[in-house]
Amino acid sequence: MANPPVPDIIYTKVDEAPQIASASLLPIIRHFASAAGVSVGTKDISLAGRIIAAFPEKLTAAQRQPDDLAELGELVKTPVANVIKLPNISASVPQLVAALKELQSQGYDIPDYPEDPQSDEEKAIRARFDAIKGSAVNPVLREGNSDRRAAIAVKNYAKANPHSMGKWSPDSKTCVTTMASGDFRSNETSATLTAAQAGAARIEHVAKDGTVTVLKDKLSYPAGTVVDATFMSATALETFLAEQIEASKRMGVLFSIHLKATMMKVSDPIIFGHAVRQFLKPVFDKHGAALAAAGVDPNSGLGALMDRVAEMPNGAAIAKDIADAMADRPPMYMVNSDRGLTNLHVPSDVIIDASIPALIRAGGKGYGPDGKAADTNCVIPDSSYASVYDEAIRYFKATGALDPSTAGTVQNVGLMAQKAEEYGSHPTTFLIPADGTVRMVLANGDVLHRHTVQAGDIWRAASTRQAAIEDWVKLAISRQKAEGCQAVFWLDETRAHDAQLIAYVKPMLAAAGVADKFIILAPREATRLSLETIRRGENSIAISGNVLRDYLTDLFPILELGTSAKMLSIVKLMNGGGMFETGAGGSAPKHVQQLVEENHLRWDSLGEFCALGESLKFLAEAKGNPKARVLGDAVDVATQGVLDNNHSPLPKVGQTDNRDSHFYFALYWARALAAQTVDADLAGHFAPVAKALTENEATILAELAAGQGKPADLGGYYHTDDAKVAAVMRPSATFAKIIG
Ligand SMILES: NC(=O)C1=CN([C@@H]2O[C@H](COP(=O)(O)OP(=O)(O)OC[C@H]3O[C@@H](n4cnc5c(N)ncnc54)[C@H](OP(=O)(O)O)[C@@H]3O)[C@@H](O)[C@H]2O)C=CC1
Ligand SMILES: O=C(O)CCC(=O)C(=O)O
Ligand SMILES: [Mg+2]
Repeated sequence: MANPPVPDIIYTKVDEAPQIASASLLPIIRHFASAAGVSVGTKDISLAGRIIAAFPEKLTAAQRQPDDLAELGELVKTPVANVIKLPNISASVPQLVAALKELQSQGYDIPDYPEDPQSDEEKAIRARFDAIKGSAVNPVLREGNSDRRAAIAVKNYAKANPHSMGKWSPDSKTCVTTMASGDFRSNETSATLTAAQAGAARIEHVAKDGTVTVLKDKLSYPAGTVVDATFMSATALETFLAEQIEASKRMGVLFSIHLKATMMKVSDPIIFGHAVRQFLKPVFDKHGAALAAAGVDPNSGLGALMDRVAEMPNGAAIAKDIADAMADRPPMYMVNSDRGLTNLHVPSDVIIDASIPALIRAGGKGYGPDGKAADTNCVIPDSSYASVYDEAIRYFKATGALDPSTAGTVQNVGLMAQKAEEYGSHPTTFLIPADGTVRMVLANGDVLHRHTVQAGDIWRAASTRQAAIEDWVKLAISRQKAEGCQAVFWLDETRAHDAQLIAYVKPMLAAAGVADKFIILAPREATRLSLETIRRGENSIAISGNVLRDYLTDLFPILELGTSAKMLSIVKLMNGGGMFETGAGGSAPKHVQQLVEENHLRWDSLGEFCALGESLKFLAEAKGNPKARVLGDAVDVATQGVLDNNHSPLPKVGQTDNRDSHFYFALYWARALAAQTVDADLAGHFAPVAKALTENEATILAELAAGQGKPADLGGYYHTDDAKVAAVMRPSATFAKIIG
């Protein structure tokens, strides 16, 4: 049987707030798109969906699901790809286990997560779960480099309606602390593979007695790939963390640690576990063996630890020792002080790209256990990128907060294609089992990298392909040409990896005759220059690697626009397709909590609106469908209408919420289509829709508001009940009738 045709646009099914918002928005999109003959399909890349797809054996036929992520991973390598990608959960172990338990409670016969796999069968199950863990979706789909910026309408709106910014005081004690040695930055080595070195590679551990263990075989790198290797010394990390816990107490500031335990799914949970152990050192010194025997894994956080302790026979005594140890430590930066959730409870609750910008927006304040804002020591163990936040904090302390009503903008061109750099490194990251050396050996016998390591160190290799680098430089050249503004490569010539990239960048810029249009600066200097530039109301393009792409596309939008939800995020796929990410933020777990408690969804779909407009215009070009362009242009008018008329969601129950904003989006979209003169058919089709929506505005808003203030039942958290979610998100019969 022939494969069914690929829908014109694929809209992803995800998790948490964006997925709940889709229950309201997607029917609107489908209704409008169908008038232009545009089909919109979905692919399920949610955490629950991925778990179901990975364990079909004992499921009923009705429960089984195909592996949509794998299909989508193939599609993005083809020119027909046109994907609207919403943010999905990159699961930490506690999230993965919670999603699994929910599925089991719904009657899905899926095995438990083996925390400490022993038998071959358990190891095989664990391997399947490990593939679902962490950032398992984005690296698969991102077959192109990243262009993230604020649309002009969005930036102008933010200037006219500046969000509130916390005040900075010159004597703020808030600071960034990072390791001076022994970290990934300090130990990095990097090389670009010659033709003779291309091909297979393997990573080996050589123990002190000469025993060789292959850590990873069958790697394969084409010529021109930049391959890095480095390690984090466990001893240096422990010493550093112990010092910072003491220093925070001495300085009278909150202790906080900022990692990316989701995307750096092998290294960062281990670093997080070290922080848990150091913070509770007296407890681990006294009860370490008992805790280990009870299956406590500090990498899963204090929350999971406390749950285990509660089940232990001497749990009460250990819990008291934990409370005593905490009382003797500096106060901790809290995720939720009302619920007693600390920075160390769950590894995925504090994610550096979102956490530090929010703290900077607040004038350098975090929330302490007493629920009060306080100065904070922001501990970022690896020093590769800590200088960006350190410089930003120093700059704001000296000069005061940024004024969003006059600030310019920093756009980003990010190198991320083909699992570029650290964010593609999890299959080649290892917790070192014993003292010795780790080496990367190439097919021609060359030892490309070699490090002397100790048991407990975290060793990793990352690679960046020539085709991805060249595509990124070309994207930077075309974006600079389009904007005509300052453009800075955030590369540090003294860092091993960056030096290899600079060797690509400089000749390409020279060959294109545009070397004078670009500056190359190390992250600290680039941060300072970019902040000074936007303070003057001017613009800059940050051309960065993958990690800084992630960090900067939250940092600058959060300062300039108040949120990264409103970003335009385009991934021009290297084989000709398009992927349009919705905003630069995540899935906002606390928004779901609020919806469940009081039926108010504060999720802002502006990122979805922006992505939809781009996707339709891309479709018009790719498939020669002029109606899709009319639809896409009208999306831009509608998005502007939602902004200009202040119909974006607000935080409190009773205020405008996500559903209301979708109504106005549909209203303005229909009006723009009815008013345009390019396509008479579409104008004729949407004139009655616009009229009906206009006439029924008051009725629809009343129907949307009817259930607010009361709890909402979604039938699950990770695996919700579609009918229940639809009932919550589409409560207006009048609206539903008009848009079909
Ligand atoms: N592209 C992707 O797939 C991404 C996925 N993630 C995943 O998202 C989850 C949460 O990550 P986290 O680091 O907490 O970051 P989030 O961006 O989800 O949340 C941080 C805060 O940003 C604000 N926010 C983000 N998006 C929106 C939006 N559309 N509308 C309104 N407010 C928004 C909310 O703040 P407030 O309401 O207080 O203003 C929210 O509490 C994790 O599972 C992570 O793995 C994270 C980043 C990207
Ligand atoms: O894939 C992830 O875990 C998060 C991605 C992210 O934060 C980003 O791309 O901005
Ligand atoms: Mg991010």
